[in-house]
Amino acid sequence: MASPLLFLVLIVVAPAAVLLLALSFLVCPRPVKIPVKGRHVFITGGSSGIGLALAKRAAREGARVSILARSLPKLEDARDMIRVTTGVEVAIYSSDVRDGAAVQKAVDAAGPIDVLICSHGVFVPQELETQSIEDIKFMVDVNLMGTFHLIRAALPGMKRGGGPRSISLMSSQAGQVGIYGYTAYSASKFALRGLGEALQQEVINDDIHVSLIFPPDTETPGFVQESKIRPEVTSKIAGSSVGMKADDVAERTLNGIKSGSFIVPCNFDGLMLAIATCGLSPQRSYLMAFCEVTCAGLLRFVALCFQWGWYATIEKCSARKK
Ligand SMILES: NC(=O)C1=CN([C@@H]2O[C@H](COP(=O)(O)OP(=O)(O)OC[C@H]3O[C@@H](n4cnc5c(N)ncnc54)[C@H](OP(=O)(O)O)[C@@H]3O)[C@@H](O)[C@H]2O)C=CC1
Ligand SMILES: CCCCCCCCCCCCCCCC(=O)[C@@H](N)CO
Repeated sequence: MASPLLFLVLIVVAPAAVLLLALSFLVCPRPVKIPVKGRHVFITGGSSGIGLALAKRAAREGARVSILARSLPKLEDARDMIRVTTGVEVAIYSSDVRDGAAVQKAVDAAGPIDVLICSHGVFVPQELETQSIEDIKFMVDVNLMGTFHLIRAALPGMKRGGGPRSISLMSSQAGQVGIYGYTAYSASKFALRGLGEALQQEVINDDIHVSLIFPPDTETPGFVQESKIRPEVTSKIAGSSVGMKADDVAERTLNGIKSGSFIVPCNFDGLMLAIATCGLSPQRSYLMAFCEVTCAGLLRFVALCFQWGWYATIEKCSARKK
């Protein structure tokens, strides 16, 4: 009779090995390393929160850093802080991403970009029924249209560049799962997923690599403001994922960009969420592809457990309001 070990090898190890081998050929686009040192990193939203943490980290790693945002005083403060903490002089560009012409002017002035990080963003959490159409348009115009303006302005120069380049879009875990109070915000962040998947197919032959970053609640000035107005249900559901510091998100973001990852989760909850929502996004890592293939079913069960808890919370909070 075959020994139990042999039986185990036959039904578990062998199929796993065959799957891993197949995936090492299947994953595409192929793995890539994107250097940051000595290259031009252009970060929108670089005067605050995650964008500022990214600018500091990229400066420390020897990149030439440009940061774009609306408020010039905040940009100047950010430049001074980066100079003091890293000794690096970053370039600042005051522009509203909703203004395509102004964005084009800033990008032309900054010169060709090797790593574009779209970290600008606004978030006004509120139930759709009571939210003004102006606030809805505000989030879509800044988070989505602003990103289109940046990519269109940067792409021609990036295509003329040398070596692997990156376009990174700061999404959110609310861009992987719709959350109560985030109808417009989630819509604007889900849209970045479709933009990124389509764009990656259009620019892969130019050695340009797209990354989507999915942070949880992150301690930033924007989050402090948001927390004052966020519905209780939104905070409870968002609290399902462990919050992070901006610098830790920046570290995961930069590591994800340098490894050319298309989906960049920032914490363990985000890793589970990324596998549960991987859909038809590109996967360059055959180990991650192995996890996606083998854990999809289990993580769908985990996701349903989260959903069960969230709807129980929604019911409890609405009962309390009555
Ligand atoms: N904080 C969090 O919990 C999370 C944040 N994110 C995402 O991370 C990104 C950064 O968020 P966070 O650091 O918290 O935000 P902050 O509010 O701290 O910073 C936002 C940055 O974007 C800039 N910005 C805002 N609107 C515009 C605009 N119209 N044109 C140009 N720049 C603009 C701001 O500068 P200025 O106002 O001067 O223009 C600022 O530099 C956003 O995309 C957000 O959706 C994702 C998940 C979690
Ligand atoms: C297999 C399933 C696992 C699921 C675990 C993770 C659950 C995620 C909950 C959603 C978190 C939403 C954070 C929004 C952060 C943000 O963008 C705002 N602070 C605005 O900036």
